[in-house]
Amino acid sequence: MAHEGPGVRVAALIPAAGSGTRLGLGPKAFVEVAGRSLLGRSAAALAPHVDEVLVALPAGLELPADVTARTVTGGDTRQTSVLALLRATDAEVVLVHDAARPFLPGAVVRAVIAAAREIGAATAALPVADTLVRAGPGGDWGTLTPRERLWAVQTPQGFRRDVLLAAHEAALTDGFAATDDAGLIARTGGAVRLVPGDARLFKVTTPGDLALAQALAPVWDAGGA
Ligand SMILES: Nc1ccn([C@@H]2O[C@H](COP(=O)(O)OP(=O)(O)OP(=O)(O)O)[C@@H](O)[C@H]2O)c(=O)n1
Ligand SMILES: C[C@](O)(CO)[C@H](O)COP(=O)(O)O
Repeated sequence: MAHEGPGVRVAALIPAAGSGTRLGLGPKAFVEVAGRSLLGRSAAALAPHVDEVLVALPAGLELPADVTARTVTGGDTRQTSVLALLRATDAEVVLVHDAARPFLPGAVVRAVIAAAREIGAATAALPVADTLVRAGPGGDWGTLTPRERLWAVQTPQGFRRDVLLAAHEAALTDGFAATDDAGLIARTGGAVRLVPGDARLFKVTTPGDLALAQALAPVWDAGGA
């Protein structure tokens, strides 16, 4: 059963306040791939599907020239940046998407919004395809981990805003830190729908990821990816 009617307002919330330590090129959302910032690419992919776009920026920085959005100042962690974004909108449904995932297919956005409207919380994710092992204390092969039913979580993640805000405020009260927003919902016992994501939705985290993004961008921009 749908929670919301057809006229529900949807906001895209983009945490873009990270420092990009692992990439090493300064604030990562501003890094350009084939002439467009990572943030610009993410915002442009979301904008056609939502009523407004909000971006959390590092303190003292303004939006890159290729982005139009309302802004808030982010926090010291992704979690506090998302909380600042949540407090800045009254949309009924929110889509949280990393600025650092620039190749976002419209079909994934639509599927996450539909699932969030249906059950209140959803995330893009991909079934794990590699063999998984937990390293031993010395860093060598430790324990084989069955990959059956294991998914790698991506963004966008979609939520009823009231549900996600309550989960964030409970986490703040408890001093609980999660690496994503769906994890905060699961912590409170809420259901989260796994929506098939996309291999092209990888997060630009390391220099190797940036090289992949630079290779993919011309094909993506030409509509051929
Ligand atoms: N204090 C923070 C930290 C992260 N993010 C955002 O959360 C997303 C995912 O974070 P990540 O890829 O880890 O980015 P960084 O924190 O910038 O990277 P690093 O950990 O290498 O410094 C990014 O869009 C990033 O800008 C944020 O808004 N506020
Ligand atoms: C939200 C996320 O992208 C889902 O995979 C991920 O948890 C972010 O992790 P990071 O260490 O903040 O990049």
